[in-house]
Amino acid sequence: MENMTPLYRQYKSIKDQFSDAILLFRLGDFYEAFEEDAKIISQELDIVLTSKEIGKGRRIPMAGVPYHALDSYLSKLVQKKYKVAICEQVEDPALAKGLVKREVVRVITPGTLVEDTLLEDKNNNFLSSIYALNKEYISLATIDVSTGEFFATEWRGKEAEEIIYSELVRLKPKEIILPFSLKDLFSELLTDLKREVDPKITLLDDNYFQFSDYAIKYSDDKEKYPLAERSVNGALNYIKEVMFTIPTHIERVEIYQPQQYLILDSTAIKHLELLETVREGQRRGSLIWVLDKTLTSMGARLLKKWILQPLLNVNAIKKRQGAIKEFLEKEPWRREIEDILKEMPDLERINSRINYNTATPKELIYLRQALSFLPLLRKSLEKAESDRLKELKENLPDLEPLYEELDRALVESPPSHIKDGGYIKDGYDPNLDELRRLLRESKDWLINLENRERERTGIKSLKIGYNQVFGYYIEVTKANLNLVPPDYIRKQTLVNAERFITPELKEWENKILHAEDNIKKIEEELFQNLRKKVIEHSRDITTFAQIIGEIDVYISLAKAAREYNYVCPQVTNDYDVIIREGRHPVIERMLPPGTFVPNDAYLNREKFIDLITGPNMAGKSTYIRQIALIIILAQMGSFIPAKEAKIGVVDRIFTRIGAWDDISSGESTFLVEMKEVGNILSHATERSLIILDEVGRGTSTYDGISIAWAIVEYIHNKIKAKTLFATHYHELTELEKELRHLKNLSVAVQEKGKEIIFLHKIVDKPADKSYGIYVAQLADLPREVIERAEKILLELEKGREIKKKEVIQLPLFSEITDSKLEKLRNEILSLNTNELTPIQALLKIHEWKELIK
Ligand SMILES: Nc1ncnc2c1ncn2[C@@H]1O[C@H](COP(=O)(O)OP(=O)(O)OP(=O)(O)O)[C@@H](O)[C@H]1O
Repeated sequence: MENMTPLYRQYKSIKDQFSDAILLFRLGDFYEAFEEDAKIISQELDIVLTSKEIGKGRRIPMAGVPYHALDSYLSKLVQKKYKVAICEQVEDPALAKGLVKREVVRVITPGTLVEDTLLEDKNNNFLSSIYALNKEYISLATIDVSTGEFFATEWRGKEAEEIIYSELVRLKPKEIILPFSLKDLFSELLTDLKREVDPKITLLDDNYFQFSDYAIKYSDDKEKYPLAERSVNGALNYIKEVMFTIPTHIERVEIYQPQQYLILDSTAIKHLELLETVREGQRRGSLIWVLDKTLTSMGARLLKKWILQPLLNVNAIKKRQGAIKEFLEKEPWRREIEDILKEMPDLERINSRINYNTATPKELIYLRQALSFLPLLRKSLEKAESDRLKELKENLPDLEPLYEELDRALVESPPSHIKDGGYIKDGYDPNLDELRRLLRESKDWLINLENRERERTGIKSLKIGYNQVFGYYIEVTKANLNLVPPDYIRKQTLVNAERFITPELKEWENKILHAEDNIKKIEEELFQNLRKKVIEHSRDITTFAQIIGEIDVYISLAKAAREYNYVCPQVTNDYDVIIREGRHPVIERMLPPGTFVPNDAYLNREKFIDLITGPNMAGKSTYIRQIALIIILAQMGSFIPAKEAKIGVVDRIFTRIGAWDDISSGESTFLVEMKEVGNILSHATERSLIILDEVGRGTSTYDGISIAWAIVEYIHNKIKAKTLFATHYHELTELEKELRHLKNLSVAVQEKGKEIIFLHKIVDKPADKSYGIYVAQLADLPREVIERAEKILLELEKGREIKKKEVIQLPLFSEITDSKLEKLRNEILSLNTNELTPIQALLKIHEWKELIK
């Protein structure tokens, strides 16, 4: 080390403290990375790798980015989940003696962003913290540092892992922290999360989770949630470590229970395409794409939250409906409020930056602008009649004094940087006014002084000048020296003249020379004072932002309801779901207006399983998804695409959609399918909704049919959840004869010679055949292939008649003689079916299948 340059030694000592991060080291106009870091950023950011001499001819790899472009490079690194430490020069290089002092001022990780340029407007940027005692007692705390939202939950019981997993899929955190010690326990969960959510996973020492000295308020008695507190501590300690402080607006954590909400399992969020399409991952084509007419970022984020957390409480749902209804009916009033919303900046994030002290004067101006609309909003909301809107009006905080302060203090259009000054209004601070006046008037004052002194002394050639050595002076030519008054102090003698100063001139000079510096200093001080005042109102600003967000969502849903002709459903605590002329909210928007065919749905205790058969492309999937989406909409409090509906709230929605193969996971389709079904069967309750689309497709036909059969039977006899089952297996329509709570539905088609027309109408009878080959024809397969397929089908159908019977009469083995099969029979007879779980049974069937092959 001794042979190395001082700069390298400085770098090394800092890098040692941040060894797990990429260190970007400020060197003049660049942020440089060295050694391994340099190789990484050169590769990831596609920038040149050079080298730097560090003493005795030794060179190390170096790569750097210009300081003004830092943000765009940072955003790439963060997207690639790197942790980046920013090391700044913390003293003015011009004033530094020797090496400029450098310090890491901020560590950036994907889950702790507050930088405007690195955040997405419409999405939260969550950091989640997991803690657990074992797989059946787990807690989760989640925070968005950029908005201050902070909430935590803990779960005890067999399904803890599944619940926490669903929560994480819903929240999509950018980063997850957990103790090292839990890495193995949750290895499967983490692998699944990587596939579904792909967050940065940060493992931390157990200590992080034990204790935090940061005083945070809990929305509930924290003693009741000892584990949630651990997760909260972990999040706080981690934030403190990377941000070097905990922004003051993080002051409260909301304890919640996932069972307060309709739980959407992770596959449901994906397969119902609530936020993005499955195939392209695009927003267009998703439920949120249809619903989102929000005007503010707060509204956009809240809408997303509501979609993923529909309610269970009928009264709360009705309150939301009331607000939407009011905006729907009172259009001019709605527009009046929309005009206010349009002016709203991202208050939550501005608030967070002010608290974290990265706000610029511009952001205070935005805040002032937002606050300026508060009285107008209050006044508008006086007209509110619905309970929730009236409540919101009552909750509007009193921020007028803060607005007045900001208004008195800040100019209309300030510079973007604090250092530039010029953002505090004249008249706000007497000292600042005085300095500015001095500066403005300095010229006049000098000319004035010159004239005054000429008159007083009678020296016509007297002039005022300036030099570096003694500043301002009065110059008098030799010829006039006899007229110099006694209060002049001689400073310098020249060939033809002498230079003087006066106390008055010096006093003025003192003021003027430092005026500019002082102006900046005072402005900065005033800015910090304003910041403190804003921080005192942090909580109120958050409340204001939340109210804006909520109103925005009501208006958005009201506009959607108007534009798409939605109705207000009757939401109840009953079991039944009755939908008349329901439509799929997304597909109907993709089709030409008026072409979507509406369908009814009736699910009640008498008939709670619908088995839907019908040709490909007929609309089976559309139908079953539309029911799930309508229920989600209804429980969000939204209006729904139907003529009328009565929705008994459901506690969870499960989906198993067979058509999507999960190749990326490395697991076989069949295994994934069975795992998902296993999950459904063990967690669904009577109040759940189960959507099964093409279950059993991942294996051979007979396995598939048997498995589907067994699943339906189990739901029918044990779970009794409302279930929609779409399938190609016509054999399953036989189930109706044996299961009294199941009814057969199909999608009507009309045959016209060789052509068939899809009517998209759901009818109360099983489908009589599959039209797969017709669809192949639609898809323009060569004529020859189609004709050949038709022949094969005929052959197969002859044989199928027999096999179909075999499937239905399950005792396959009445005439068994084979010894292997004999063994099988004995095994079956000795099985205790009362103790078997459905999945064990399925796996057994699979095993037997292998055996008799
Ligand atoms: N009710 C409807 N009204 C109008 N068009 C519809 C309706 N339902 C479905 N469609 C149209 O039919 C297409 C196919 O629907 P869907 O995917 O639901 O069929 P499916 O029976 O599930 O087919 P597969 O078995 O091949 O998955 C949809 O993309 C849509 O364009």
